Amino acid sequence: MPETFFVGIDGPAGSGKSSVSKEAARRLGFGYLDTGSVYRALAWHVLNQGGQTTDPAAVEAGFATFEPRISLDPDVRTIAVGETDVTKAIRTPETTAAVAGVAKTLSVRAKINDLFRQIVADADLPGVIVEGRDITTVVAPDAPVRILLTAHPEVRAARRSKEMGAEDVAKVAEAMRQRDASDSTVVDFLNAAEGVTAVDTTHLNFDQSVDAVLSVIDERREEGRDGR
Ligand SMILES: Nc1ncnc2c1ncn2[C@@H]1O[C@H](COP(=O)(O)OP(=O)(O)O)[C@@H](O)[C@H]1O
Ligand SMILES: Nc1ccn([C@@H]2O[C@H](COP(=O)(O)OP(=O)(O)O)[C@@H](O)[C@H]2O)c(=O)n1
Repeated sequence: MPETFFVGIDGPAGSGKSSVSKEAARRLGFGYLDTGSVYRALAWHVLNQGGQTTDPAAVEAGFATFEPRISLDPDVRTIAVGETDVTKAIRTPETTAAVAGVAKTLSVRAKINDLFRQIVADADLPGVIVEGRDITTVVAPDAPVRILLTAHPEVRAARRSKEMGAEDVAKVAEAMRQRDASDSTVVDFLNAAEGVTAVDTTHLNFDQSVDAVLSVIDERREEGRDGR
């Protein structure tokens, strides 16, 4: 089986990571791995076992029995833990609030990252777009395509508010700022590491953002074919 072409996409909340990655994967016939949903599923699992994600021992214990099953099809966004479909449960405010605890448990991050690498290696697909906070730096620093999607914080908050149907943009912006601040204590997803291509979507609409990502991927695939 030829090696799966790995596209890593990083960036802060609301930069367009999941929607842009999904559409780019669709157009390329690639798989799409939303790593955030796996973090969320583990948070759900820890809570379901009666633990608190602020307790690293509970997160470790949760990971020991964690059996996520995630679809790589960009049009089928389901995730299960064991036999339980948690697609909806991972988006509740309770689970969302608990994810930070999982994200900060470094011993478990390393194991989750191995899991992501394994999922891509086992995928019977020409390529997979893997999206999440530290993909281009920690999970796949050698991936043939690494992209940092960014956008101005106000633009990110406005997009997220629109998506949620929330009227109070300031409140959404504050929640986002807090999550960015919490996440950035663990990973730097605001600055492009060496070899990572930054795509700023502040002044791009959705289609233009997808096109920008696809042209970076095309360029790297050409370089790969030419052996550059
Ligand atoms: N370039 C863009 N212009 C306008 N809206 C966008 C753009 N990129 C993404 N969006 C919209 O912004 C919202 C947040 O995007 P999302 O992909 O969920 O971000 P992330 O995964 O980085 O948190 C979605 O509703 C998405 O459709
Ligand atoms: N690769 C990843 C993906 C998510 N996460 C954590 O999981 C949380 C939820 O991820 P998500 O992708 O669903 O977040 P949003 O799309 O809501 O921004 C993030 O806020 C991070 O704390 C992470 O630490 N590393």
